[in-house]
Amino acid sequence: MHVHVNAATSVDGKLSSRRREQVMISGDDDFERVDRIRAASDAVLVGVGTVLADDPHLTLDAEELVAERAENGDSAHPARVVADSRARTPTDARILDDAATTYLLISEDAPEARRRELEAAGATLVVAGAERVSFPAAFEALEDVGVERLMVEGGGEVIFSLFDDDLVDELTLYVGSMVIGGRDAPTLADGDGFVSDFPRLSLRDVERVDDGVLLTYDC
Ligand SMILES: NC(=O)c1ccc[n+]([C@@H]2O[C@H](COP(=O)([O-])OP(=O)(O)OC[C@H]3O[C@@H](n4cnc5c(N)ncnc54)[C@H](O)[C@@H]3O)[C@@H](O)[C@H]2O)c1
Ligand SMILES: Nc1nc(=O)c(N)c(NC[C@H](O)[C@H](O)[C@H](O)COP(=O)(O)O)[nH]1
Repeated sequence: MHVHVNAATSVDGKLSSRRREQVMISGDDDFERVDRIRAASDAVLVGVGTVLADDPHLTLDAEELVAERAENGDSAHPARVVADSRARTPTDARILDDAATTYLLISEDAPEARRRELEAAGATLVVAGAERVSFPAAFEALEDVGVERLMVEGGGEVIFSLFDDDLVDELTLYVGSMVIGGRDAPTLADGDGFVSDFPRLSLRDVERVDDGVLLTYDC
């Protein structure tokens, strides 16, 4: 499986503010670029922290991209995937509407009642990991249902875990020309952080987009 992480940060590396509310870092051109990566993916993954903070829809905005997928025999939108160890996704979350298939990656510890509620709300559950979602196991299960190109849109906890598990193939990072600040604001890679064996990336491309910079890395 090819795993492509895409995110937008401020110049000081923050994904959003200390309030953890969505901050528009990208401009129109960058959001169009994000839409094109989604269109070229079989599935788009976020963590439940992002679902709770942003309530994203994770579908395609541009009708021509939907039409292109149809021409290729693909579903209108990529599948949506949420890493949600304890099945905390709200049943009225936008990712649970019927615009696309939605997989919830949960752990063995996820409460039975929540599992039933989320299945009734339309989610397909994938159990991987004892207390926390195991990405290596979950990604094998996703491959079994045909996910070969996975886009990851955050947030910082999930992105750190994926680097920690050595599962990231490609990173596109839009750095918007703004400062967010705050020691408690989420960054590109949170989690416990590395103290040695830091993942080293290979810079493939640098491009000016909107009023910021797009960095592309092979990982
Ligand atoms: N600027 C951007 O590109 C961008 C993108 C996405 C999110 N955000 C922002 O990031 C914040 C949310 O990020 P976050 O880091 O709080 O949450 P997150 O989206 O990374 O979700 C973290 C949660 O995922 C679950 N999870 C399950 N298995 C896991 C595993 N193996 N490793 C890590 N987490 C696992 C856990 O419940 C954990 O709390 C919000 O403020 C949102 O606005 C910004
Ligand atoms: N590329 C990018 N630039 C940003 O400035 C920003 N705030 C996000 N944030 C990612 C997060 O997951 C958003 O919630 C979804 O990008 C919204 O997705 P929808 O439009 O609801 O499909 N992503």
